[in-house]
Amino acid sequence: MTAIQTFFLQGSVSTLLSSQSSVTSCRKVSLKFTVSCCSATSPLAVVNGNVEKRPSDRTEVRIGLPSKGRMAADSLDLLKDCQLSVRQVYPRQYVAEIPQIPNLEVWFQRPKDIVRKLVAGDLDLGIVGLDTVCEYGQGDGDLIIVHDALEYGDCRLSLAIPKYGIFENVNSMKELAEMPQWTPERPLRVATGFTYMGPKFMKENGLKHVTFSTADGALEAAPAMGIADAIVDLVSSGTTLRENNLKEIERWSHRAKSGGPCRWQKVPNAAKRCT
Ligand SMILES: Nc1ncnc2c1ncn2[C@@H]1O[C@H](COP(=O)(O)OP(=O)(O)OP(=O)(O)O)[C@@H](O)[C@H]1O
Ligand SMILES: O=P(O)(O)OC[C@H]1O[C@H](OP(=O)(O)OP(=O)(O)O)[C@H](O)[C@@H]1O
Repeated sequence: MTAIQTFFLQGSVSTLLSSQSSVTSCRKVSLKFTVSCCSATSPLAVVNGNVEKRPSDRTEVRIGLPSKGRMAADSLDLLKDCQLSVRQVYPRQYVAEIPQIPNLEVWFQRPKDIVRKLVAGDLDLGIVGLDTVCEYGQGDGDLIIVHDALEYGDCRLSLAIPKYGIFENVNSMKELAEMPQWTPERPLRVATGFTYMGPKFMKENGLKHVTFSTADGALEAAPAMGIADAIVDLVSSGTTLRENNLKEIERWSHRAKSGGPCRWQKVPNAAKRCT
């Protein structure tokens, strides 16, 4: 039996589920609930950071919801709009149920762990941002986007550089790549939390001499601190870039199709719409 691996996600947002059974309509989302099959692969063994998929005899279907962060409340609201109330006995309890769907377990997890657990087979469905799917799913063919537009959590991934100094007249990735400053001895230094997608995008765009550093947050500080020349990070309103004297020179946004894998593609003319 094919694994279900699904989830909800964002971009303009997220979603899930597959196969048969009852269908509930809400907002613009149609959710199909399946209790008929679950992942053929499962429990997780982590070896040197890699996930090993092993068969499981689990019979319940598990859905992962964000335990905290931007998508947590909206995800619960979405389900509520679909008359699906998540029943959690204690606020810090990580397992819950949706009484209307027997045999479904709700597990609250950090978004990146939802994707890891989908890949490992420890979850069957989930709701996360598309950026999280791409970054932590890393092209895993078993991850299927069931619904790609739940209409919350909208954001894009951007390459940003300082507005000042040697970057003052640089307004595109091409111009950045052509700067004579970057050499094997003095590469372009990019700070990003997207250690999979960041290097992938830079390589795809012909940037040759690049090194990457990472941090858990507040990446927009890196250029002014002298730690990096550029950043690759999520942008929503653009306020954080603006307030840290940075400009977007490249944007990527998701192009997901329900039933397919996640894809990100360049948004043309980013500089014209810079903050
Ligand atoms: N301005 C934004 N910055 C970051 N994420 C955003 C933004 N707007 C929407 N999102 C979406 O919200 C998702 C959840 O982000 P959030 O920072 O709440 O949780 P997280 O992934 O656990 O992050 P962290 O590990 O940094 O705490 C992101 O993956 C992204 O899809
Ligand atoms: O375009 P904006 O609306 O300003 O949003 C973008 C900022 O929001 C996120 O950071 P977050 O608030 O999660 O803080 P962090 O950097 O500490 O993770 C993201 O990493 C950007 O820094």
